[in-house]
This record gives sequence, structure tokens and C-alpha cells, in this order.
Amino acid sequence: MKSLIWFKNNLRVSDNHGLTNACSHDSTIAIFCFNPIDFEKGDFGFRKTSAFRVQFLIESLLHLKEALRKLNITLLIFHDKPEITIPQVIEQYEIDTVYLQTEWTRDENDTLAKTKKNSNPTVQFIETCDQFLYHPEDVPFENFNEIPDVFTFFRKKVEKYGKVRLVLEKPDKKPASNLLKQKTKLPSLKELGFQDFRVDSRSAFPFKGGEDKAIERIETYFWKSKSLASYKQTRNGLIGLDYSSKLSAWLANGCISPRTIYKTVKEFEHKIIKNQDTYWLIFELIWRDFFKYISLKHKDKIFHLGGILERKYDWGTSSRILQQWISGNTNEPFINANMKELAATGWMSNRGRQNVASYWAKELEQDWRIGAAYFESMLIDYDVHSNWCNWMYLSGVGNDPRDRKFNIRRQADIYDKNGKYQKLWQ
Ligand SMILES: Cc1cc2nc3c(=O)[nH]c(=O)nc-3n(C[C@H](O)[C@H](O)[C@H](O)COP(=O)(O)OP(=O)(O)OC[C@H]3O[C@@H](n4cnc5c(N)ncnc54)[C@H](O)[C@@H]3O)c2cc1C
Repeated sequence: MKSLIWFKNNLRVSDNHGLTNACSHDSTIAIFCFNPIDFEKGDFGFRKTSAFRVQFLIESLLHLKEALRKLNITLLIFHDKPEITIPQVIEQYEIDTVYLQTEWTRDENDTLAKTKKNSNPTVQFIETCDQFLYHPEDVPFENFNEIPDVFTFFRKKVEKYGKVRLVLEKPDKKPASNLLKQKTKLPSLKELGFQDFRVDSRSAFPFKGGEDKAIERIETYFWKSKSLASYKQTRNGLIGLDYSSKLSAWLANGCISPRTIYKTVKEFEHKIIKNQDTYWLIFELIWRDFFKYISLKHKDKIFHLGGILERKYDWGTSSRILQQWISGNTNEPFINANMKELAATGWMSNRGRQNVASYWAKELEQDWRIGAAYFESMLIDYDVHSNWCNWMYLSGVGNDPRDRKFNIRRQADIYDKNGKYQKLWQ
């Protein structure tokens, strides 16, 4: 009985059901593919991934490879299409079961379908759902069509009737004979077609990828600085490392599970303090789940111009306006500062993201999907569901029941009262 664990957005050894199940087989191999389509240009002309995100991914894989080696599991890394590589590995090592984390968006579905088609039909593909706080089997809805389109209804129901599963320990070590002789090399940024870069000294996200770094971040943010105890009061900040948890990029790559964060918040509440601020981090993780469920319910509509509401607006597609927005040359200094931060670092605060998205879609009235595609390209923490659903929300084609438009000057007055942030990124 030989298993293959196909790593994608679940780059960790703890609380990873796919890995643990794979380890129940006599022998286990791990694989990760840098899929060339992830580095191509997308529908709106932006490269799908920026150097910032690729660097974080490389760091995450470097750590995963070592963590797996300590469990006597070889991580094979290829720079090729999974539908080519995985069937070959299955054949070469006589694999009978492949474990992977389930994905349901367009490109991921295509890749999986092709991989299965090219593989020996007797091979089983078993999917797990480790990216959720509330596992799909534990939410109080009969099927995804029942998912409410309003966040508050969703949250109240899952909080009342749902449950968060316990965190799984990392699996036991396999015997040394499980390690393969075959070795593969982790490609560098340059080999993947990107220029090396230096982290901007002003960056609010100077962190590195990897499960170990995610745990370090929790150690600092929760236990050392106890910033969690004032999270709700600081989360609209714009400058520095600690205005919010900064866990999103590790979550997006699966270097940490939302269940582990939930468990640690509960420990913090037990040992240090339980207040509105500690609850609010869980509240935000429920937003993250909500958008995953919205994408499960509405499927490809999250990428459509009319969004899940199928609304028709007169959207512009001016390349001049796009260049002004991207380079931070609009009439709004607060928007400009945020866009410059994104271009220089791959990071932008939640407050900034809300403002620049609302400005793009509702003030400049440009096709919201272009803005979303630019974010997809740039964000270190890009997550397909969080990005596209937040964009829909702010563009009036998604889940905002009040269809709000941000008053940018007022937002700048409230959140950047003395202009410090705008000065930092002028
Ligand atoms: C236009 C737009 C695009 C966005 N694109 C992404 C994206 O691609 N990837 C991404 O992870 N987040 C995205 N967000 C959500 C949010 O801005 C980031 O999750 C957050 O800023 C990350 O910082 P943090 O980890 O310090 O968050 P914290 O404030 O510490 O929140 C903790 C966690 O809760 C989750 N979370 C918080 N806010 C949201 C939200 N609005 N929607 C979904 N999950 C949330 C994240 O996983 C986050 O790490 C987007 C928001 C907007 C308005």
C-alpha cells in the first residue's frame, strides 16, 4: 500500500488530515508541483503571481521539505504541470492512493480532472477539507445552496450549531527506509522567472513563509506582545507589524490551519484574557470561511462581471485610469499611498484594501475584475475566495446588503489622522 500526498495550499505537517491519512500506508511520498500556468499572464494581462508571493512559497516549501524529512518522508518538487508529473510518479512508485486538499475553483478543477485522466484508473484520489475553520460536514446546512448570502446569518448559525474540530498532531515518523534515493531541487526565484528583490524597509509584512514562521508569529503576537488582547482596537491600523495578526499569508499557503489559530485563541482566553478583541480574531476567521462557502455555493459566478447578484452596471476599462490607480497617481493621496505600498511590498492593510477597491469600482467605475486580478497578481496572501469575494462585496455585486461606497477623504481623516501613513508612502 503506497500513498502519495500531493501538497498544494496545505504546506504543513501538523493538523493535516491528508498527510496523516497518507502516513497510514506502508510507504508515503510527498509531492509539490510549481505549475507553469500559475506564472503565466491571466485574463486581464497581469502575471498570476508576483515575486513576493513566490518567495513566500519557496520559503514555505523549504521548511516543509525539512519537516517531512524529519518524518522520513521525501518531498519531490517539480516545475511542471501536475497532470504530467503526478501520473508519472504514480507509475514509477506504484502508488495506489493519492491524498490532496480539496479545491473547487475553475483552474484547480481542470488540473485535477486532467491528472486523474492521465493516471492509472485504479488509483484512488482522496480529498480532505483542512482549509476551513468549520468543516463542511459540521456546518448546519443541508447543502451549499442553503448557505446564507448575508454574513451575519451565516456566522450566527455556525456559531450556534457548528463545531470546530480538534487539532491533529503531526503524524508519527516513518521508518528510514521510507526515504527515497531520488532527490529534486527547489527552484529559485530566478529559475521560476522572477527577479530577486529586497524587502522594503517600510514593509508591514517582512515575514518569511513556513509552518515554523507561522508558529513564531503566533508566539510573538499572542504570547510575547499580547497584541491579541487589543486586536479589535488596532485592526484598522496601517503602519507596522502588530496592528493585526498578519496570519493571512500563512493561512493562504496552509502553513497553519485556522483550527490551530482558534485553539490558540481559546488557550489565550483561558490563560491571559477573554474579551471582544480575542473573539474578533475568530470572527474574522469566520469571514474567511464565509467566502469559501460563498464560492462553493456560487462557483464560477465569483469571477463574473455581474457577480453572484448578476447585476449589470456600466463598467469602464480605461488603461490610463488603470495605470494611474496602480502607480498611485490618482486624485486621492490616501489611495495613492496604499497602491504604492502594495506595489513595493505585496502587502496592504484590510482598511487600505477596502478603500482602494471601493474607489476603483464605485468612484472610478472600472471593471471590478481588473482590480481583483491586479490584487491576485500582487498580494503575498492571495487567496482565491477571500480576494474575489471581497472584491465582489466592495463592488456592489456580492454579499454587501447595504452596497456601501467609501468616502475616501473621510476614511483618511479617521484612519490616518495626522497623515503619517500617506507621508510614509508618498
Ligand atoms: C479587496 C480585498 C481583497 C482581499 N484579498 C484577500 C486575499 O487575497 N487573501 C486574504 O487572505 N485576505 C484578503 N482580504 C481580506 C483581508 O484584507 C486580509 O485577510 C487581511 O488584511 C490580512 O491581514 P491579517 O492576517 O493581519 O488579518 P487579521 O485582521 O489579523 O484577521 C485574521 C484573519 O482573518 C481572515 N480575514 C480577515 N479579514 C478578512 C476578510 N475581509 N475576508 C476574508 N478573511 C478575512 C484572514 O485570514 C486573516 O488572516 C481582502 C480584503 C479586501 C477588502
